Amino acid sequence: MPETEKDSLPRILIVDDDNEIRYSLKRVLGKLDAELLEAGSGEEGLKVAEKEKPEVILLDNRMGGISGMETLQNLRSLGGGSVIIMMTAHGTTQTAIEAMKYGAFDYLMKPFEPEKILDLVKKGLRAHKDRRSSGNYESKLKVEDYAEGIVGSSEGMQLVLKQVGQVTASDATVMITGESGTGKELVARCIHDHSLRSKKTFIAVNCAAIPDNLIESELFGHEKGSFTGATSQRQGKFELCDGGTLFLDEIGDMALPTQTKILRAIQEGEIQRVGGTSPIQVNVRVIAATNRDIEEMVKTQDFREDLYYRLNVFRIRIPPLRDRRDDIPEIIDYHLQRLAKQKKIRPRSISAEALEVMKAQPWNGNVRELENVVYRSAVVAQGSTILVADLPADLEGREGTDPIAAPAAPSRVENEVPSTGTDPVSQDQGEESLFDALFNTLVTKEEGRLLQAVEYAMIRRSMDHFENNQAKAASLLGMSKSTLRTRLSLLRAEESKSE
Ligand SMILES: Nc1ncnc2c1ncn2[C@@H]1O[C@H](COP(=O)(O)OP(=O)(O)OP(=O)(O)O)[C@@H](O)[C@H]1O
Repeated sequence: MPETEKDSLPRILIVDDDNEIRYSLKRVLGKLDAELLEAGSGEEGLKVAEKEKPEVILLDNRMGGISGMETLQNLRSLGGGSVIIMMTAHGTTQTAIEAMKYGAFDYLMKPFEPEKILDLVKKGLRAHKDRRSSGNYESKLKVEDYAEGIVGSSEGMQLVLKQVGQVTASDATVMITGESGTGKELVARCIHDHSLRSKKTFIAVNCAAIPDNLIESELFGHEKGSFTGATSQRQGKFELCDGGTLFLDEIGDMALPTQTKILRAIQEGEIQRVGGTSPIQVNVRVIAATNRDIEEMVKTQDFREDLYYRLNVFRIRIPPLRDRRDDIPEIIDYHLQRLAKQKKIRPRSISAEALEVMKAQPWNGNVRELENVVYRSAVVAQGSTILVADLPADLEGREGTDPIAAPAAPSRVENEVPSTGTDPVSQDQGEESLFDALFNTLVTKEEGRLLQAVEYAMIRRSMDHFENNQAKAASLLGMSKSTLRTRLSLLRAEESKSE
């Protein structure tokens, strides 16, 4: 290619320590009219970027030497204006938020789909052009630590996390919408924790939980004697939150006169206590949330249009859990680890069958409901794994899916949750079909240890059934107490190995 033609082509730099990935990315990107550069480490990537000033950089997150995230920060401080696309093996909350917060343009999860890479790189090239013509190279960002808590690799949740990363750098008002229990408050806290206000207060107010006649005093405070019961002067949440972030949950439930005052507080940075005469200056970032159709409320004039526009500067829509079922295993795992760490429960995993039942639920109460079911099941479970029999009996499709867990489970499950009476053992189910089902379930899963798996399950259930009375359990199982004790210690050793 002649030198001048080469010079006019946009440059794309691929930074990855895996030769094969660089090779396949080059093949995909070869379709573009661009010069392809490569680097096998973060250090080398920085040198090439400084010298060549590529328009777009594809940057792997996990590399030997300096990590992708460190490279990203260093690239930003070089200030070359390259559009950076991070590549990650696993999409975690941290990577998503960090990448966007440190100014990545976007990020891709492996394994890559060629079409997606091409699309994104084309978008990146266009964005670079736009940035250059507007002179808008983003400012450098500061390194901070990260709070965890939001789990989800689904596309929907990753978009939410990217938006969190984008909005943390600014002080803009944010509106979060989503059904109840989808994690609106969690997202609001996360924005606060990553923002410049993180050292100041975060206050959450559930507007729906406060009666109309008290909401104004709650938010703006009151002067002594301003109404019956106002026996002393009191600061409201806006004042208490000065310098910080105020999360107004269920904003759609707020009466119109209060909406007017909220608008003034956001617009003018000014509030007035109930019964007060002089305005008080406040500097508060408002994040609002609602599970109602706020646009419809604006149309029906139940929500002030001007306040809507003021709040809706940046919109984050959290999808319901049923639309991101891929997140369910991760969320269960996250909450199990969290509860185990707090020593509240023992199980650290969930069986494949129980997970299938969980994944199939409608989850109308979203993550809150899922978290609750995980907790209830974990409390009931005896071993290190949650089985179908440990799930609340009212879950759809719970009955009959885990024959190994079913026979001795009812007593325990019934103690914990109201039984629907649909346990396999209480149904008119012949012995043959029960054992057939058991065999069919285990034939592929327990290859080489089928008898042991059945024995261990029966021992667990018998111990549970007799509330750990070894004599009674041994008698039912038809073994001596000392054999039972030996088996129990083997079983426990195996359980703790799998933890
Ligand atoms: N992505 C997630 N990963 C892990 N836990 C989550 C996630 N989303 C929500 N949760 C958990 O679910 C529960 C409900 O979350 P949160 O209170 O933020 O929901 P919400 O949308 O604000 O609910 P509401 O509309 O009823 O106020 C919390 O305990 C939270 O920790």
